[in-house]
Amino acid sequence: MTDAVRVEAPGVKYGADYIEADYTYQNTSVHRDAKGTYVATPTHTKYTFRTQKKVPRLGLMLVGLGGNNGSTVTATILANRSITQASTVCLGNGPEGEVYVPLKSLLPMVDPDDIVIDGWDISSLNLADAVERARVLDYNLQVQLRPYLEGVRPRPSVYFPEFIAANQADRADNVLTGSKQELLNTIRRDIRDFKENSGVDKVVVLWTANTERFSEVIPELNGTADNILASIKRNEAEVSPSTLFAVASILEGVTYINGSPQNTFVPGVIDLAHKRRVFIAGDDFKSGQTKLKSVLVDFLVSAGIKPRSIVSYNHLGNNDGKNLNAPHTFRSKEISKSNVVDDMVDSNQILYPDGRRPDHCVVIKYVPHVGDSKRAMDEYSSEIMMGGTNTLVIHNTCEDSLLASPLIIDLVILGELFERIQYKTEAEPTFQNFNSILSILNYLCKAPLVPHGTPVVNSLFRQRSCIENVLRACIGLAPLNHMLLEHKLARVGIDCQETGSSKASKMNGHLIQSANGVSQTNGVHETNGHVRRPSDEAEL
Ligand SMILES: NC(=O)c1ccc[n+]([C@@H]2O[C@H](COP(=O)([O-])OP(=O)(O)OC[C@H]3O[C@@H](n4cnc5c(N)ncnc54)[C@H](O)[C@@H]3O)[C@@H](O)[C@H]2O)c1
Ligand SMILES: O=P([O-])([O-])O[C@@H]1[C@@H](O)[C@H](O)[C@@H](O)[C@H](O)[C@@H]1O
Repeated sequence: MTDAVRVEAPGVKYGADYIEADYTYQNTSVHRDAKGTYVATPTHTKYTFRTQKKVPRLGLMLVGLGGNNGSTVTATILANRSITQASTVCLGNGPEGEVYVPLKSLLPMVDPDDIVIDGWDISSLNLADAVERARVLDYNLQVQLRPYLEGVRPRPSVYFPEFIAANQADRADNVLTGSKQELLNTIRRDIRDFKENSGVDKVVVLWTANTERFSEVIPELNGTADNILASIKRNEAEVSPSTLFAVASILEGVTYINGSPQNTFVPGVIDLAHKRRVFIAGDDFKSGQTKLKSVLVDFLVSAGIKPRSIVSYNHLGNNDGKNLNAPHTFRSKEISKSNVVDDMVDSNQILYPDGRRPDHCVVIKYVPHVGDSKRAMDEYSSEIMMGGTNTLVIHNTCEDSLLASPLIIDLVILGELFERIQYKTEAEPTFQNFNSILSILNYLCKAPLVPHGTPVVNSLFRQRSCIENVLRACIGLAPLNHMLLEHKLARVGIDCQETGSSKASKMNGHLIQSANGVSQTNGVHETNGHVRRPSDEAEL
């Protein structure tokens, strides 16, 4: 098969097994001198990135397989509107202007069509019935998919009722019994069993089960890898089902992604992931209201407009909404939905000199009638020039699971890709993996998990550029800077070509004006950058 993208550069090698790329990371180091002046120094670090080319056959184990997300992503794995499948990136400039290519063509990635799905659920419903219960997909599609889905049954799962809402008890008919150590061993066996019997090369585990309440963080209980493993052995009540799944995955060397807001990754789990060099990522899919918030607040604050209050209300009628009806599970969601504006607000001390953040209120209500159709209403009230007020009111309606399912696909495909990428700086003799906390996936998460001491970035565009630019670095391409300097400078003669009889000039694919201010090609005239058709001439 021909590569969709191939970089021709001395520092980039396409070998039989690896793509290797030399890359200079340019950054700016800032300190404040004795007089209080910020002194900025450009820094340059030379890296080599190495990406394994062989794309594995990938298995995905979903915790919460029979839920609305689990059943929807299983049913729609072919139809995909996700950043890896449906978005493009600007590769560079060609003779006709900017060249956009699918994001998935930059490096070899798993094709979602080839992902084999398995998983666990406390509800025993087969996937055809689960899709019907979810009422997300069109009825005719449900009927067509039934023969493929009715044979898929979730594996029995871990159920500790105190971690989710009491109203979930009536669906818990597929549960494992035993001590926490026995449950951990069962999950580990399930992962191995799936790998052996499905023929996949690699497995990723992703939690899309109910939102749990937060676990208490107590150093002796879950503060270190040894403590969490010992707590499981002692059958401590405060070890949650999701923590058991994360520990099992890490012990099996399998990437674990948390799509819900709870603190599955207590310090001991993070420590274990670091020690075993296994990837973890989370928390909570950034699907609807919060995604828009991480665009809007970025826009407002960076435009010098000061949001004073953000009031976010949403209602939904699916099982997720039912589970969030309990105060302790709602609290987990409230926390992950609330912190999303903090970094953007903190970045502007002109607007927020005293560090007082906007009033931020998050409400979620369960309204069974609307099913999976999540309704979100937001009011952003901001202070503008001369003390004026700008109020934005947004109403956003969408099927919850059709927002989350593409995020699941992206999390899994990018998570797997980063297992195949290694890097080293010129000072290091050997290649190493990325940090166990795979913060590059933060674009897809409401409450980004980052390594200790790392700044948290919530702004959606910055998060997306991070993914794009890291993928570009892996093939030795400079980051996209959006400067378009070549179109902004005065010395246009450089690189210009005459286009024959029309005497129009081109610079990097864009027409520029000839001496009389008018350029022409293919019967289309351009004046001062605006296109005019010949038919417009009569009006002039
Ligand atoms: N849909 C979205 O846009 C979105 C966005 C962010 C986060 N989320 C989170 O994704 C999760 C799933 O959402 P959903 O709409 O599919 O919910 P859902 O309630 O339809 O599905 C969750 C499934 O998990 C199962 N379950 C509960 N505890 C389990 C356990 N211990 N082990 C295995 N299975 C278990 C339930 O039986 C259910 O089938 C929720 O936590 C939700 O908060 C969803
Ligand atoms: O992504 P988003 O729309 O901000 O957040 C959503 C919540 O508002 C919703 O109530 C919940 O059920 C979803 O799981 C999701 O977390």
